[in-house]
Amino acid sequence: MSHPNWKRVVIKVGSALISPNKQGCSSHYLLSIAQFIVRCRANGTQVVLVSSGSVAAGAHLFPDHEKSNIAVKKAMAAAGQTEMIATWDRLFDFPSAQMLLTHADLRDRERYVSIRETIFSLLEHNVLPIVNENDTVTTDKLKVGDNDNLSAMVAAAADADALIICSDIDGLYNKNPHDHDDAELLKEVDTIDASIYAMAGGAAEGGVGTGGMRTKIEAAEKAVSHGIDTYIINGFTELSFNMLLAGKNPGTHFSPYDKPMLENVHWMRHTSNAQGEVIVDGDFDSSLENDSEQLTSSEIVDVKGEFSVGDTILVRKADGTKLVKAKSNYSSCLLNFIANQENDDFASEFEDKTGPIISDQHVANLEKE
Ligand SMILES: Nc1ncnc2c1ncn2[C@@H]1O[C@H](COP(=O)(O)OP(=O)(O)O)[C@@H](O)[C@H]1O
Ligand SMILES: N[C@@H](CCC(=O)OP(=O)(O)O)C(=O)O
Repeated sequence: MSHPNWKRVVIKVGSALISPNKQGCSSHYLLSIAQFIVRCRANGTQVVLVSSGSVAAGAHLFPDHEKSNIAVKKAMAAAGQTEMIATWDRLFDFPSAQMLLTHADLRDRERYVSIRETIFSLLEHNVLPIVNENDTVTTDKLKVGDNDNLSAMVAAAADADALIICSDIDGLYNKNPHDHDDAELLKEVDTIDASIYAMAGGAAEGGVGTGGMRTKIEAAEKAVSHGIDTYIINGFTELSFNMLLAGKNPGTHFSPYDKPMLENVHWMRHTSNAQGEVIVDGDFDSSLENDSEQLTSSEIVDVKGEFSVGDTILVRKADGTKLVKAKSNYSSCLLNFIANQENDDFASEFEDKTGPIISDQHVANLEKE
C-alpha cells in the first residue's frame, strides 16, 4: 500500500525520545521523526507536532534534591522548552512555531476557536506548529496534565485525520511488558471499554514519562470519537515511520467511530470541563433526549459549585448518574435563587423571559455514565 491519504496529522512525541538521559535534548531519536514529518509534508499531509520533553530537557540545570519541588519543576520546563524548540527547529528547513497551551485555554470556547484559527493559519502558510502544555503557568485546576490527552484535544481542534503517539514502547500490550514477560501486543483496538483501560498501567517509576498507557487510551478515546485514526507506536525505531508511510500499522491502531461526534458536542464532551453541577429529579432524563431546552428550574433539586453564564455544567441525577454536559445560560447564583422559589409561577415566568437554562447548541449526552 502507498502512503496513507491523510490531509492532516498530529504527531505526539514523548519525553524519552527528546531527552533520553535527562541531559538536555538529544537529536538521536528525533532525526527519524523529523524525516517522517518532512516526508508527510512532501506527500501533501499537513503536520502538527505535540512535543513533550521540556521538563526532562531542563532537568540537568537544577540540583537533584530540588527536582520534586513544584516551582523548580516549572523552572525546568521553562528552561527545557527553549532547548527543545531549538532542537526541533534545527532539524527542519522550513519554519516552526511554538504554541504553549493550558486546559484553561482549551476549555474556554472562545480561546479554543482562537487556537483552531492559529493552527489553520500556520498550516496554510507551511509553518509547523509545535505544541506543548504551558507548564510554567499551570496549576492543578488549569492543566491538562499530560501530553497524550493534550495531543488528542489538539487533533480534534485541528480536525486531523490521524493522531500518532510516538512512545518508548511498541504499543498497547494486554499488560505492562516491563512487569510481565508474557505480555502480548494488541495490534487493533475497535472498541475502547473498561477491559482496555484495565490493561493500561501508568508510567515507569523514575522514568521521564507522564501518565503511561492510561493517558494514551484516554487520548485514543477522545480522538476516535472525533473520527481520528489513532496509533501508538515505538518512536525509537525508524521502521515504525517507514511502515506508517507504507500504509502499515507498526504498533497499536485504534479505529475511529463510523459516526464521529459533532465538533461542538465533542468539545463539550472531551475538552471542556464542568465548573459546577446541577442535580435534577429522575423525570428530566427522558425529556432531555427529545429536547434539551426542557430543563426547568422545577426539576432542579440542587446546584453545586460556582459557575458563571457560559460555563460548562454537569447535569446529573441525585443517585450520581451523569446525564449531560452543557453550557449554562444562568449563573449558579441565579439558578440557586430561582430553583429555591416556593412559587413555581415566578420561576417559569422568569425562564420565559430569560430563556432556557442550558443552551441547546452545546449539549453532550453522557449516555448515563
Ligand atoms: N499495558 C501496557 N502496555 C504498554 N506499556 C505500558 C502498559 N502499561 C503501562 N505501560 C507503561 O507506559 C509506558 C509509556 O508511557 P510513558 O512512560 O508515559 O511514555 P511517553 O513519554 O511516551 O508518554 C511504557 O514504557 C510502560 O512502562
Ligand atoms: N509538558 C511536559 C510533558 C508531560 C508529558 O505528558 O510527558 P510524556 O508522557 O513524556 O508525553 C513536558 O514538556 O515536559
